[in-house]
Amino acid sequence: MKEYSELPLREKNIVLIGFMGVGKTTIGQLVAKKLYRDFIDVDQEIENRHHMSIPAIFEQMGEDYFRKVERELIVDLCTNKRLKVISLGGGAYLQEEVRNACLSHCIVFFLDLSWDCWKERLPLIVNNRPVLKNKTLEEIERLFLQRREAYSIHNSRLLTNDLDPETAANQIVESIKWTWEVYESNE
Ligand SMILES: Nc1ncnc2c1ncn2[C@@H]1O[C@H](COP(=O)(O)OP(=O)(O)O)[C@@H](O)[C@H]1O
Ligand SMILES: O=C(O)C1=C[C@@H](OP(=O)(O)O)[C@@H](O)[C@H](O)C1
Ligand SMILES: [Mg+2]
Repeated sequence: MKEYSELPLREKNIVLIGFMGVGKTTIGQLVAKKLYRDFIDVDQEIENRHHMSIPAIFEQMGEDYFRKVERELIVDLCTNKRLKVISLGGGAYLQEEVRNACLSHCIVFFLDLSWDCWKERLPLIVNNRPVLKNKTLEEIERLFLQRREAYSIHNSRLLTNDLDPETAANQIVESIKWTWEVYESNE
């Protein structure tokens, strides 16, 4: 059987990474629609399987449990699925096993946003992101900057400051189609 790591570029899953609230879920869904692909949001998948919300899983089962489930699900999706658009949760990519699986089998797209733009999003997400609970703005900024280091290992990046979700998704699709053409024009 053909190994998925040998998949043609056009068949590889597209994985969106980036900090909480940058728009991975919203934009991933649009990218999938535009490319006629299935969309998988890892957090939504975990919620569906547990019949529980992410905050409830954190509260009742603990973050370590969540990270294990998240890691196993992503490694499975990256290794055994193709032609999907997959949005990760913001903390998933900090796990080395997750990074390796994504980078070996998929096209990894980093959704970037400046801290100043991100701050405006905080009220929209603060109530259902347990990692942000009880943190000061300074602590969140430190986390935002720390995590950029992990996200810096990617195949492609889009700075989404001032881009609405539709425009951001169009730019991602354009960039991916361009990559397909350039790198696989002889296939
Ligand atoms: N490009 C964008 N411009 C403005 N608001 C956005 C954009 N992308 C997402 N949002 C909003 O930000 C919030 C977080 O988006 P979400 O897709 O859940 O991010 P993530 O999955 O990265 O945590 C939502 O309320 C969403 O409507
Ligand atoms: O960054 C994180 O540690 C988390 C991000 C969330 O996903 P989004 O990035 O989609 O908000 C979700 O997985 C969970 O609340 C933990
Ligand atoms: Mg999300």
